[in-house]
Amino acid sequence: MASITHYTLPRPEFDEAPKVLIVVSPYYKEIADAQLAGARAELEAAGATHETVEVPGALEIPTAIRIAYRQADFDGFVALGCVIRGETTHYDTVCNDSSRALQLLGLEGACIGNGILTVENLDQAIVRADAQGQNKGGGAAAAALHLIALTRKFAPAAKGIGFKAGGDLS
Ligand SMILES: Nc1c(NC[C@H](O)[C@H](O)[C@H](O)CO)[nH]c(=O)[nH]c1=O
Ligand SMILES: CC(=O)[C@@H](O)COP(=O)(O)O
Repeated sequence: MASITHYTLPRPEFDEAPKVLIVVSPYYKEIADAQLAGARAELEAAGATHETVEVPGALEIPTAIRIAYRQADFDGFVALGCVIRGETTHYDTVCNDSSRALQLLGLEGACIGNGILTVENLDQAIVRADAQGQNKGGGAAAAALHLIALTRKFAPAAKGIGFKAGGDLS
Protein backbone atom coordinates (compact mmCIF):
# COMPACT_ATOMS: atom_id res chain seq x y z
CA MET A 1 0.00 0.00 0.00
CA ALA A 2 1.31 3.47 -0.88
CA SER A 3 1.94 5.84 1.99
CA ILE A 4 2.66 9.54 2.27
CA THR A 5 3.71 11.72 5.19
CA HIS A 6 1.94 14.92 6.21
CA TYR A 7 3.76 18.16 5.47
CA THR A 8 4.07 20.35 8.54
CA LEU A 9 4.30 24.12 8.08
CA PRO A 10 7.24 25.81 9.80
CA ARG A 11 6.34 27.19 13.22
CA PRO A 12 5.29 30.87 12.95
CA GLU A 13 7.31 33.57 14.73
CA PHE A 14 5.76 36.42 16.68
CA ASP A 15 7.01 39.88 17.68
CA GLU A 16 4.47 39.93 20.50
CA ALA A 17 3.61 36.73 22.39
CA PRO A 18 0.17 35.37 21.47
CA LYS A 19 -2.20 34.74 24.35
CA VAL A 20 -3.96 31.42 23.87
CA LEU A 21 -6.79 29.70 25.72
CA ILE A 22 -6.86 25.92 25.75
CA VAL A 23 -10.38 24.54 26.26
CA VAL A 24 -10.24 20.87 27.15
CA SER A 25 -12.78 18.22 28.01
CA PRO A 26 -11.29 15.59 30.33
CA TYR A 27 -14.15 13.19 29.43
CA TYR A 28 -11.35 10.66 28.85
CA LYS A 29 -8.83 12.07 31.32
CA GLU A 30 -5.68 10.17 30.27
CA ILE A 31 -6.26 11.08 26.64
CA ALA A 32 -6.86 14.72 27.54
CA ASP A 33 -3.69 14.87 29.63
CA ALA A 34 -1.61 13.60 26.71
CA GLN A 35 -3.24 16.10 24.34
CA LEU A 36 -2.58 18.91 26.81
CA ALA A 37 1.11 18.02 27.03
CA GLY A 38 1.48 18.23 23.26
CA ALA A 39 -0.50 21.45 22.94
CA ARG A 40 1.33 23.23 25.75
CA ALA A 41 4.74 22.22 24.39
CA GLU A 42 3.85 23.62 20.96
CA LEU A 43 2.55 26.90 22.37
CA GLU A 44 5.60 27.35 24.56
CA ALA A 45 7.95 26.58 21.67
CA ALA A 46 6.30 29.46 19.79
CA GLY A 47 6.66 31.81 22.78
CA ALA A 48 2.89 31.95 23.38
CA THR A 49 1.37 32.38 26.81
CA HIS A 50 -1.53 30.09 27.63
CA GLU A 51 -4.10 29.11 30.17
CA THR A 52 -6.46 26.18 30.34
CA VAL A 53 -10.12 25.75 31.22
CA GLU A 54 -12.07 22.50 31.47
CA VAL A 55 -15.58 21.70 30.28
CA PRO A 56 -17.55 18.48 30.82
CA GLY A 57 -17.65 17.15 27.27
CA ALA A 58 -16.76 17.93 23.68
CA LEU A 59 -20.16 19.49 23.06
CA GLU A 60 -19.39 22.26 25.54
CA ILE A 61 -16.05 23.22 23.97
CA PRO A 62 -17.40 25.55 21.24
CA THR A 63 -19.67 27.34 23.70
CA ALA A 64 -16.80 27.86 26.12
CA ILE A 65 -14.68 29.29 23.31
CA ARG A 66 -17.55 31.55 22.26
CA ILE A 67 -17.84 32.89 25.80
CA ALA A 68 -14.11 33.58 26.04
CA TYR A 69 -13.98 35.02 22.51
CA ARG A 70 -16.67 37.52 23.43
CA GLN A 71 -15.65 38.34 26.99
CA ALA A 72 -11.86 38.02 27.12
CA ASP A 73 -8.88 39.03 25.00
CA PHE A 74 -7.32 35.79 23.80
CA ASP A 75 -5.62 35.77 20.41
CA GLY A 76 -6.56 32.16 19.78
CA PHE A 77 -7.99 28.94 21.10
CA VAL A 78 -7.11 25.26 21.19
CA ALA A 79 -9.98 22.78 21.45
CA LEU A 80 -9.00 19.46 23.01
CA GLY A 81 -11.22 16.46 23.65
CA CYS A 82 -11.99 12.95 22.55
CA VAL A 83 -15.16 11.30 21.28
CA ILE A 84 -15.20 7.50 21.14
CA ARG A 85 -17.97 5.70 19.27
CA GLY A 86 -20.52 4.05 21.56
CA GLU A 87 -23.63 2.00 20.85
CA THR A 88 -25.95 4.79 19.80
CA THR A 89 -26.05 7.66 17.33
CA HIS A 90 -24.90 10.08 20.04
CA TYR A 91 -21.34 9.76 18.69
CA ASP A 92 -22.35 11.43 15.43
CA THR A 93 -24.06 14.28 17.25
CA VAL A 94 -21.08 15.01 19.46
CA CYS A 95 -18.56 14.77 16.59
CA ASN A 96 -20.52 16.71 14.02
CA ASP A 97 -21.95 19.43 16.22
CA SER A 98 -18.69 20.20 18.01
CA SER A 99 -16.79 20.35 14.73
CA ARG A 100 -19.41 22.44 12.97
CA ALA A 101 -19.69 24.90 15.84
CA LEU A 102 -15.92 25.37 15.91
CA GLN A 103 -15.90 26.01 12.17
CA LEU A 104 -18.66 28.60 12.51
CA LEU A 105 -16.70 30.37 15.23
CA GLY A 106 -13.68 30.30 12.96
CA LEU A 107 -15.67 31.99 10.23
CA GLU A 108 -16.55 34.70 12.76
CA GLY A 109 -12.82 35.34 13.13
CA ALA A 110 -11.83 33.22 16.11
CA CYS A 111 -8.43 31.54 15.60
CA ILE A 112 -9.14 27.96 16.63
CA GLY A 113 -7.18 24.74 16.35
CA ASN A 114 -9.52 21.76 16.50
CA GLY A 115 -7.92 18.93 18.45
CA ILE A 116 -11.09 17.02 19.26
CA LEU A 117 -10.34 13.38 18.43
CA THR A 118 -13.22 11.44 16.86
CA VAL A 119 -12.31 7.77 16.99
CA GLU A 120 -13.70 4.25 16.86
CA ASN A 121 -11.87 2.96 19.92
CA LEU A 122 -9.43 3.77 22.72
CA ASP A 123 -6.39 2.43 20.85
CA GLN A 124 -6.95 4.95 18.06
CA ALA A 125 -7.23 7.71 20.66
CA ILE A 126 -4.01 6.76 22.46
CA VAL A 127 -1.74 6.93 19.39
CA ARG A 128 -3.27 10.20 18.27
CA ALA A 129 -3.08 11.91 21.67
CA ASP A 130 0.49 10.80 22.47
CA ALA A 131 2.77 13.86 22.33
CA GLN A 132 5.57 11.54 21.16
CA GLY A 133 3.23 9.89 18.68
CA GLN A 134 0.77 11.58 16.31
CA ASN A 135 0.56 14.51 18.73
CA LYS A 136 -2.80 15.86 17.59
CA GLY A 137 -2.85 18.24 20.55
CA GLY A 138 0.36 19.83 19.29
CA GLY A 139 -1.09 19.94 15.80
CA ALA A 140 -4.17 21.77 17.03
CA ALA A 141 -2.01 24.30 18.87
CA ALA A 142 0.07 24.81 15.73
CA ALA A 143 -3.11 25.41 13.72
CA ALA A 144 -4.26 28.09 16.16
CA LEU A 145 -0.83 29.76 16.01
CA HIS A 146 -0.91 29.85 12.21
CA LEU A 147 -4.32 31.52 12.22
CA ILE A 148 -3.11 34.06 14.79
CA ALA A 149 -0.11 34.81 12.59
CA LEU A 150 -2.40 35.26 9.59
CA THR A 151 -4.71 37.55 11.54
CA ARG A 152 -1.76 39.72 12.55
CA LYS A 153 -0.32 39.70 9.06
CA PHE A 154 -3.54 41.14 7.63
CA ALA A 155 -4.38 43.40 10.57
CA PRO A 156 -5.35 46.92 9.41
CA ALA A 157 -2.56 48.51 11.47
CA ALA A 158 0.05 46.39 9.71
CA LYS A 159 -1.06 47.97 6.43
CA GLY A 160 -1.02 51.47 7.82
CA ILE A 161 -4.81 51.71 7.64
CA GLY A 162 -6.67 53.21 10.57
CA PHE A 163 -10.38 52.97 11.23
CA LYS A 164 -12.35 55.92 12.55
CA ALA A 165 -15.62 55.69 14.38
CA GLY A 166 -18.25 55.62 11.68
CA GLY A 167 -16.18 53.40 9.51
CA ASP A 168 -14.17 55.97 7.45
CA LEU A 169 -10.70 54.94 6.39
CA SER A 170 -8.03 57.46 7.39
N1 LIG B 1 -19.83 10.72 24.53
C1 LIG B 1 -18.91 11.70 24.66
C2 LIG B 1 -19.29 12.94 25.15
N2 LIG B 1 -20.56 13.17 25.51
C3 LIG B 1 -20.95 14.27 26.36
C4 LIG B 1 -21.25 15.54 25.59
O1 LIG B 1 -20.06 16.11 25.07
C5 LIG B 1 -21.89 16.56 26.51
O2 LIG B 1 -21.01 16.85 27.58
C6 LIG B 1 -23.22 16.12 27.09
O3 LIG B 1 -24.08 15.75 26.04
C7 LIG B 1 -23.87 17.26 27.90
O4 LIG B 1 -24.09 18.39 27.08
N3 LIG B 1 -18.36 13.93 25.28
C8 LIG B 1 -17.06 13.71 24.93
O5 LIG B 1 -16.22 14.63 25.06
N4 LIG B 1 -16.68 12.50 24.45
C9 LIG B 1 -17.58 11.48 24.29
O6 LIG B 1 -17.16 10.39 23.85
C1 LIG C 1 -19.54 9.48 22.07
C2 LIG C 1 -20.68 8.76 22.54
O1 LIG C 1 -21.68 9.05 22.07
C3 LIG C 1 -20.60 7.67 23.51
O2 LIG C 1 -19.67 7.81 24.52
C4 LIG C 1 -21.95 7.41 24.04
O3 LIG C 1 -22.14 6.06 24.02
P1 LIG C 1 -23.55 5.40 23.69
O4 LIG C 1 -23.84 5.69 22.25
O5 LIG C 1 -23.26 3.93 23.91
O6 LIG C 1 -24.53 5.99 24.61
